[in-house]
Amino acid sequence: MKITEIVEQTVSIGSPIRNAVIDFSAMTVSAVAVRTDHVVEGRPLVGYGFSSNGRYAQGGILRERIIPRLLAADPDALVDASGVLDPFKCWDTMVRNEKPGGHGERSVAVGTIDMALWDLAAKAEGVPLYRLLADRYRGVVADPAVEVYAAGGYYYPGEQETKLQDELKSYLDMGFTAVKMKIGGAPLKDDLRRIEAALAVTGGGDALAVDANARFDVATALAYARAMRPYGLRWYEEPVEVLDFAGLAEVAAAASMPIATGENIFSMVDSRNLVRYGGLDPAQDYLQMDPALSYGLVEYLRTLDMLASHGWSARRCVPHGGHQFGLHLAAGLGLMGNEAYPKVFEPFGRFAPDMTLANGKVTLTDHPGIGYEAIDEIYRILSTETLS
Ligand SMILES: O=C([O-])CC(=O)C(=O)O
Ligand SMILES: [Mg+2]
Repeated sequence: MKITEIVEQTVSIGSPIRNAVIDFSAMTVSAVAVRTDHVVEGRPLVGYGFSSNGRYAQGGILRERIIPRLLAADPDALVDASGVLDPFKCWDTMVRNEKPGGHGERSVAVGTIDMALWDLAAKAEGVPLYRLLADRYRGVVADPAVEVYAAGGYYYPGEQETKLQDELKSYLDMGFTAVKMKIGGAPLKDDLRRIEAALAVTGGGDALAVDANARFDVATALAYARAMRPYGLRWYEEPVEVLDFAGLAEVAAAASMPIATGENIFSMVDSRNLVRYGGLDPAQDYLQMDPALSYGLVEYLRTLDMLASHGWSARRCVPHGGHQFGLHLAAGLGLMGNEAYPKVFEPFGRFAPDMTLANGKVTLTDHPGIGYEAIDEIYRILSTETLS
């Protein structure tokens, strides 16, 4: 199998919503197609990927560094023993001549191509990605029924609490049993009113997570933790600045509710610092590193090994990003579950029409690869017709 072409485009996922820190009016993703000369059922295989949500498209880094390195490499140096493109060998090529540390958003560019390479690897075997992962890696039994929660509850222009309630109720009606909403974009007293309105819909704190998107200083994070204590919430996400591990440790020690974080941690070594110094508890807290944002599944497998050596089970991992790739990782690597975006960041959060959602679990089907072909609204964007 040889790469014949890698096509990359920027796609808008802009919308009027905002979290505590950014609005999404100009949000974009990078979509890629890795085309090959490997013919299956009369057609050359193509792998598809996109850059998750939240860090904008990475076209510059893709076009100037990552894609040219792959295209310039000796094709024989990029394949495994069976002749199929090897995501690990491709990874080494993609990061050649990149200095350690810093990371910036090149990790997003690498993660985007990595997603397409895993799509290809599974398609070459004619199996859904989660089956390939379960067979090759962490020795878990594949479980296509993945626990998901509905992330939404953003701040909208002119928002009313009834609108928030209607949104969260619609998620429960779809079959989700847990939802997440934003905090930190309004004064504490207003956020408490919003949380109480949400609790009136969920019926209990264990079905409601809150996400501050790293907005708070430690004092504010602690004030929110104190005020939210009576609610028994599912988790308190990204309370403080992403790399302020000492600050996070202070909040985690005082919060008396689970902490969730990691969506803006982009490498195995930064994740190691998080679990070394962030004061998190492997018995109750959650890790949300998103492989598409953080150097791909090749790096995520290293992260899972590192976590295990620090006493963290993969069952504490719930990746950010609400994408199909995350669902396959959860199903094939024994993660606790995955985020879902039923109504935001359209269309990339969609499930395939033949996937069933009930009692908080969505069930993957047996489409080869990641299965973007089965979701019309996504495939129209990713497919070779629009990517030219
Ligand atoms: O608002 C965002 O950037 C998305 C986010 O934090 C999440 O999905 O947890
Ligand atoms: Mg978040």
